[in-house]
Amino acid sequence: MSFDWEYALSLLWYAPLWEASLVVVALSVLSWLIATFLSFFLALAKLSSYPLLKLPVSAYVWFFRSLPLLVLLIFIYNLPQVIPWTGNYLSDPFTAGLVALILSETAYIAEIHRGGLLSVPPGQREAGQALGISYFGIQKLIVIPQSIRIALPTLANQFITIVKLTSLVSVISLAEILLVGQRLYTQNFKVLETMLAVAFFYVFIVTFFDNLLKWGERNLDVTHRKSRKNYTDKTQLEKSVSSKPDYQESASHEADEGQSGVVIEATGINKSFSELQVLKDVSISVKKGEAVSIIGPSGSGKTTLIRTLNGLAVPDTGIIKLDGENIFFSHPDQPRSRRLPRQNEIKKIGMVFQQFNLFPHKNVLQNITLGPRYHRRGSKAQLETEAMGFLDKVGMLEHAYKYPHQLSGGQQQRVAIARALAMHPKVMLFDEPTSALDPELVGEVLKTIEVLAREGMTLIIVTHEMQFARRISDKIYFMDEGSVVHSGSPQDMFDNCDEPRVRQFLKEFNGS
Ligand SMILES: Nc1ncnc2c1ncn2[C@@H]1O[C@H](COP(=O)(O)OP(=O)(O)OP(=O)(O)O)[C@@H](O)[C@H]1O
Repeated sequence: MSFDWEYALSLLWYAPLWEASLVVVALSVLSWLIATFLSFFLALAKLSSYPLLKLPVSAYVWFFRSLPLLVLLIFIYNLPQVIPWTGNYLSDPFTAGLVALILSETAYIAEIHRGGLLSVPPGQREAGQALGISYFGIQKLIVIPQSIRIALPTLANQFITIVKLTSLVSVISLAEILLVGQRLYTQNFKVLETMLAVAFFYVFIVTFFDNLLKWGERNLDVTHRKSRKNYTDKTQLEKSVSSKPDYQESASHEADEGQSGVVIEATGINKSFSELQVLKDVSISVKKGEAVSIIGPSGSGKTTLIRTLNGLAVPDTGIIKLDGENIFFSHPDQPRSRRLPRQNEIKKIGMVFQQFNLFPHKNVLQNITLGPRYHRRGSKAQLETEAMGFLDKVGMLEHAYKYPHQLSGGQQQRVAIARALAMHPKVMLFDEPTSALDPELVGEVLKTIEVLAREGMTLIIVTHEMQFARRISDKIYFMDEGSVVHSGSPQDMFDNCDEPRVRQFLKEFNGS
């Protein structure tokens, strides 16, 4: 018996096979989209620290990944035998197939999402928190777009797996490609010719969607993206800056700082990581317009201290006040007294991180407007114009439409400063803002901070740049082993302090 090419080719125009292809596409696309959406919640729950969320989801993923799809399909299709009302839906093979595929694929794709979510650096979430964005806002605006980009190649692969899995739905009599083929060869016995045509339809569908998903992947990859607007003409850009923004607007409008003009104050802060006590009864206080530096040896608790001020690290005990109002308190003798800073309070405290933590999937302008837009501080156009003003201020106006990967470290840090300023904070926290920079880039960032200090912005800076601290600070705190060992004016710290640990530190610093 010879191979009947003519018959095989004629099947490429056979209408029932094209109709069955549409069924396969609809079933695959719907189950992939719905499972991709639902599995995000499962992945988030699985990463949660709450056992009530984590355990049921882990059990779901374990169960449905263990169950063969064929068994699940037959089970779902026959469910109306024991739960009659489900017959309204599940007696339709398409719906039964869709439900089975969604149940099974949600379990698989949840694990893909979990991998994607874990790949987003923690600094991204912290940058969102520092902008006063809620947990769900951070997921939606910052984490999920990045994790989708990371997970997309694996998600695309899973889509192709689903296309092929739909052939199993023939077992419950859905007229998909394989079943149409089977019906044909049981009549004419031309098994190989029919299967060749069946294979063609699957390969055609997979190839089409594979290319579509690759195109989507390329589009989501900002490293392949050019700046949307490529302004090279500085005057054109300057036109988009209406007026210099007043980044201290909120601070200057409020006369409700503590009686002594103190903007932020931390008292009796204690913090331990497991057995290690990192902060020991630390107190600091910063007045409006002051620039305060925190210096000290590595590991002395400087970073942990400023992270407690905006809630990125939660103290075990202590009180933190912003404008005289408690934003955090936890009394050692009253275990139930704890109150954590709220988003409304956190957004009044700007933060610049050592690693910049710009959002890589947003361009410079979008990085700056993300916080203000989330908090609905104005229309998109207003906020963009204002953002241009901040970019002008930090000397980054020409880079407004670039993505973070297109900038040097120093430029990224200046954008991070503009992003914090755009929230009109009452105080700006800088966590070693130049430590991650190449030496030749340190100067441009220090200069930007110095300008802010001169203009009267209230600043707290953790730094290892001693000359800089001396030049710009109104007050310097020296920390060692979790305690503030000495505080005073720069002259007091650098020239007059007798505290042996300070002297030793400065001596080592000058010697290095
Ligand atoms: N999340 C954490 N879990 C456990 N230990 C931590 C954590 N964060 C900080 N530590 C520890 O707390 C101590 C103080 O760290 P911190 O980063 O506050 O010091 P630092 O003075 O800022 O140091 P450096 O100047 O090197 O940045 C260190 O011993 C550090 O290992």
